[in-house]
Amino acid sequence: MVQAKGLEGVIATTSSVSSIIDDVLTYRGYNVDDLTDYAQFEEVIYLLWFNKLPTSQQLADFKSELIENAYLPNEVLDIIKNLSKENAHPMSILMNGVSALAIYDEEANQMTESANYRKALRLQGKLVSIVAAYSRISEEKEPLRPKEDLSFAANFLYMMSGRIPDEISEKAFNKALILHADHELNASTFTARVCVATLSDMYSGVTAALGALKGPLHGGANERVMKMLVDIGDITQVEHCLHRAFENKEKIMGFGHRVYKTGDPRAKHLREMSKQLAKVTGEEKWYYMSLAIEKIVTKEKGLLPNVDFYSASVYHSLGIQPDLFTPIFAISRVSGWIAHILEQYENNRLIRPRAEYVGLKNQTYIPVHERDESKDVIA
Ligand SMILES: CC(=O)SCCNC(=O)CCNC(=O)[C@H](O)C(C)(C)COP(=O)(O)OP(=O)(O)OC[C@H]1O[C@@H](n2cnc3c(N)ncnc32)[C@H](O)[C@@H]1OP(=O)(O)O
Ligand SMILES: O=C([O-])CC(=O)C(=O)O
Repeated sequence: MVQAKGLEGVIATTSSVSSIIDDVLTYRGYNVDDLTDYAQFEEVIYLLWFNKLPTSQQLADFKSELIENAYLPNEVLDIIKNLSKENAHPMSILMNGVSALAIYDEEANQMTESANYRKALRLQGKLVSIVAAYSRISEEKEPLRPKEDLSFAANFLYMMSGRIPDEISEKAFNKALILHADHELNASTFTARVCVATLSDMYSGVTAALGALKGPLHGGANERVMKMLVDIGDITQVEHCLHRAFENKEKIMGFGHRVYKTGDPRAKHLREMSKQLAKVTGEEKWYYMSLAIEKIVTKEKGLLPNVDFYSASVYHSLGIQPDLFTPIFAISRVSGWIAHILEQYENNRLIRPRAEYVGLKNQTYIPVHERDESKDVIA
């Protein structure tokens, strides 16, 4: 049996959703650099789900469908309100919210192509409403409904803050959403595929994926990058704090990647956005601290920033609180999870690898009343 720790280098499936070849990321064959520079996030969702870019009419219809599907059942809003009082992390609230959505969806367990498409729209529309509702409730404000004339990016910023965003913020957030939409067989996408390969439903696949995304080695890193910046506090402290972290063999959040060897192509877009937004807000400290951190970590550890590193200062400049950084990753990545879930259903086989057993062998069972408590029976 071949064993690869962390499944490094293992090809677990074929896929035509996205690719990373020679450190170039494409969605359905389109370079992510072009999509980021020119597309709207809604076009990218459409591309991921239908394997083609929409016409103007298809895009207009698709945008309307997403907004129509964004409302939350009152029961789910009540769950968000109650859990917010418990000081739960918003990723946990999002997981609860998505599981609850399944309970109030009559089609949750229907597996036809048309039912799956309707569920895809509901999930894409409602995840954003759950995250925005949490944000409002945590500030003791009423949740807001999306506006029909706003883009997906503008609607989230509006539903969070109650203000229609300016053009620069909307554009930056749109780019961030595109950059996070899909990424081949990353841990959360693989989790979604493993889940639905049992022929479980789309809500279960997305809930499972959210659990994987939450971890700090994956999507949870962006929140920790902001914590690191705040803990360091000032550019004069960067060198000292990093050397202390290196000595303690701590991982520097937002650096390193399993697949990219010459750097994550998404990081340059986020670095540039971080710079531009810092100029607009006048709060340039986090951008310059991030640059200083990148310089030292790259020079001394040979590690390059990944998508999570500059997302932190970008989201901060957009007025987003740090505990929402990973949920925001999810409102974009759900588009990729859905594309992969649909692809898995199309050509399904149960995903069930093997483990190489390294535990004890030939143990003799001793009935509980005969075990001597003074002996270490676990050995
Ligand atoms: C959207 C995303 O999921 S992007 C990734 C987000 N996660 C992070 O930013 C967390 C920090 N980064 C990491 O933990 C890793 O680089 C990962 C999880 C992204 C990739 O992990 P792997 O491919 O398994 O690499 P692994 O963790 O084995 O690291 C290899 C070596 O580089 C070191 N290394 C890797 N990343 C870092 C880091 N960020 N800081 C310090 N050292 C690091 C490891 O300590 C290890 O060193 P060793 O061989 O001396 O033990
Ligand atoms: O691909 C990975 O391992 C992690 C990543 O960058 C992502 O999910 O965007």
